[in-house]
Amino acid sequence: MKRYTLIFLALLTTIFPKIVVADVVQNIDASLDALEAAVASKPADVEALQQQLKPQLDDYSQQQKIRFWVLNSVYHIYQSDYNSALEILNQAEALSPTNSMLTSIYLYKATALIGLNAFSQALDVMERNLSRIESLDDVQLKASSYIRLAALFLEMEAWEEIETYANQALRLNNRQNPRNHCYGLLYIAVAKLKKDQLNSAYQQFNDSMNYCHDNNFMMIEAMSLKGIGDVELKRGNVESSIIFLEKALQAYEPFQYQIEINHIHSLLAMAYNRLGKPQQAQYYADLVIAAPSHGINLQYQKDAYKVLAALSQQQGQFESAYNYLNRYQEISENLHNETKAKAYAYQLAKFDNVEKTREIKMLNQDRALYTAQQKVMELQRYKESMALLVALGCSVFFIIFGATMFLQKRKYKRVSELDQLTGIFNRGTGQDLAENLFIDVIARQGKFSVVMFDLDNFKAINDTLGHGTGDWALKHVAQVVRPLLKSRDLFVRMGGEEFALFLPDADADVALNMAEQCRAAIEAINTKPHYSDLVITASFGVTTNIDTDLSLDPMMKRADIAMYQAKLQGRNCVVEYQETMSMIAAIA
Ligand SMILES: Nc1nc2c(ncn2[C@@H]2O[C@H](COP(=O)(O)OP(=O)(O)OP(=O)(O)O)[C@@H](O)[C@H]2O)c(=O)[nH]1
Repeated sequence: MKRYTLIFLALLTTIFPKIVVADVVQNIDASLDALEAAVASKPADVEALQQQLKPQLDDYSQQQKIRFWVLNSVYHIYQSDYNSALEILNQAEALSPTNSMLTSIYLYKATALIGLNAFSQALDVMERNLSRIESLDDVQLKASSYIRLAALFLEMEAWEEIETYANQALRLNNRQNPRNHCYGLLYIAVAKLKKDQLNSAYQQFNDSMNYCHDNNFMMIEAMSLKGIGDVELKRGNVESSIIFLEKALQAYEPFQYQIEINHIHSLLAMAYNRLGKPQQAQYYADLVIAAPSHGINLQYQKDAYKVLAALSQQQGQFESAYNYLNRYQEISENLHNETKAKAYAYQLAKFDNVEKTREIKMLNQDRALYTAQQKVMELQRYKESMALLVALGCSVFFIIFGATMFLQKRKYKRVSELDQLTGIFNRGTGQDLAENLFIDVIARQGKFSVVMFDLDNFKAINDTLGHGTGDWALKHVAQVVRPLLKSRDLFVRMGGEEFALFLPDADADVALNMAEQCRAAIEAINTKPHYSDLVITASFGVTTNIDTDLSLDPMMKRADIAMYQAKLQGRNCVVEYQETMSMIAAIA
C-alpha cells in the first residue's frame, strides 16, 4: 500500500450517493453500504459480503452494479492487487457510469497504476479525467473531482500539483461543501510541509484542524494535529510537537488507523529522544518496530531505528547501537532507491506528459495556423469571386445601361424625328431623309415625285369647332394617308396643316394617282360620330423630277406652286405642276 492511498481511500464515502427509492433498492443500497464500510475498515468481512451479494447482481440497477464493482476494485487496491483492481474498473467503466462515478473510476484507476509504478499511464488517466472535469457544468461535482485529483497527486508525492488542484477545488467549492473544504485545506498544508514551508504549513494545518473539528471531520482533524506536531518537531519546538502528537494519537483512537498511528509513534519517539526522555522514546520506537515491516511502515521504522541507535549509544550499548544503525542504513538505502526510482519515474512520466501536451499544443497551433490559412484563402477566393461578380455585375449593368441608353437614345431620336401629333416625320428629319432618297434615285437616273398638300379652310375648323377638333382632323388625315404609301415613301408634316409625300421611283402618273387616292381618303374621313358639321378636304400639288433637279428644293417649290394652284382652283383637288404656274405664282 502506498503512503497516501489510505487518505485517498478515506474519501471513498464521498463518491456514493445514498439512493432511497423503494424497499428493494434500499436493501441493495444497505448491503452496498455494509460492503463499503467493510472495505474501509473490516477487510476480513469483505470477501464473505461479496459472496453474499454476487448472486443478487441481476436485481441491481446499472448504477448499483457499478458501485458494487468499484467497491470491489477498492478492496483489491487495499490488498495491493492493482491488476485485478484495474480489470474490475474497466468492467465498471463499460457500464455507463454517472459523471461522478466516472471520476471515481478514473481516479481509482490512476491509484492502481501508481501502485504498479506505471506513472506515465497514471498521469494519462489523470489528464483524461482532468479534461473531463474541466468540461463539467456541475460546480460541486467539479470541486469534488479536483479534491480527489489532489489526493491522487498526494499519492504521487507531486506537491506542486496538490496545491494547484486543492486551491482550484477550494475556489470552486466556495465553502459550500464542508468535506471538500476540509480536505482541500489539509492537502495544501501537507504540500507546504513537504516543501519545507513550515510557517505556512503550520498556519494551514491550524486552519484545517479548526475547520474540520467544527464540521465534525474527526479523522482530518487528527491528520491536521499530526501535521502540526510534525511541523513543530521540524521547527525545533519539541514540547509543543509532543502536545500535538499526543492529541493526534488520541484523535486517531476511534479509527484504529494503524499506519497513521505508526507515523505518530515514530514522530513521538524522535521528539522524546530530542527532549532527553529516553524511556518514552524507547516506548514509541519499540511500537513502530513491532508493526509489520513493509510499505510505508518502513519509513517510520527507519526513523525508529535511528532513535534506538541513539538511545543504545547513550546507554553505552554500542553493539546494539551498531546493529540498529545498520538496520537504519539498510532501510534508508532501500527507501532512498525506491524514492529515487519513483521520483525519476514520475519526473520522466511528467516530462513525457509535458512533451505530449507540448506536442498536442504544437499540433493544435499547426491546426489553428492551417485553419487560419484556409480562412485567408477562402476569404481571398471569396474576394476574387466577389470581384468577378462585381465585374460581371458591372458588365451586365453597363450592357443593360448601354442597351437602355441606346434604346432611350433611339426613342428620343425617333421622338425628335417625329411629329408628336400625327406620328409621321417632322419637317427637318423628313426633308433630310427625302434628300438622301432623292440622291439615291437620281444616281440611278430614276424618277422621284413630290406631293405637297394642305388642309382646306383649316382656320375655319379651328375657329368654329376649336383647336381640339383641328388636332383630331390632323391625326385622322395622317392615319388615312399612311396606309396608302409604299414602304420607301416618306410622309412628312411640313408644318401646321401642310404635308408632303416624297415618292422614290414614282413618275408623274404614279404620283398623281397617289395624290388622288390621298385626297379621296381625306375627304372620306368619317367625322359624323363626333363632329356632324365637319368636312375635311385637302388641296394637292404634284411634281416629278426633271433633269435639272439636283436637289429637292426646286421640286418642293414647284409642288408648293401646284398646291397653291389647287387652292385657286377651288380646293379639294390634285394639280400637277406646269411651267406656266411659275409665272402665275410670280404675278400673284
Ligand atoms: N388645330 C391646329 N391648328 C393648327 C395647327 N397648326 C396650324 N394650325 C392652324 O391652321 C390654320 C391655317 O390657316 P390658314 O393658313 O389661314 O389656311 P386655311 O384656313 O387652311 O385656308 P386655306 O389654306 O386657304 O384653305 C391656322 O388657323 C393655324 O392656327 C395645329 O397643329 N393644330
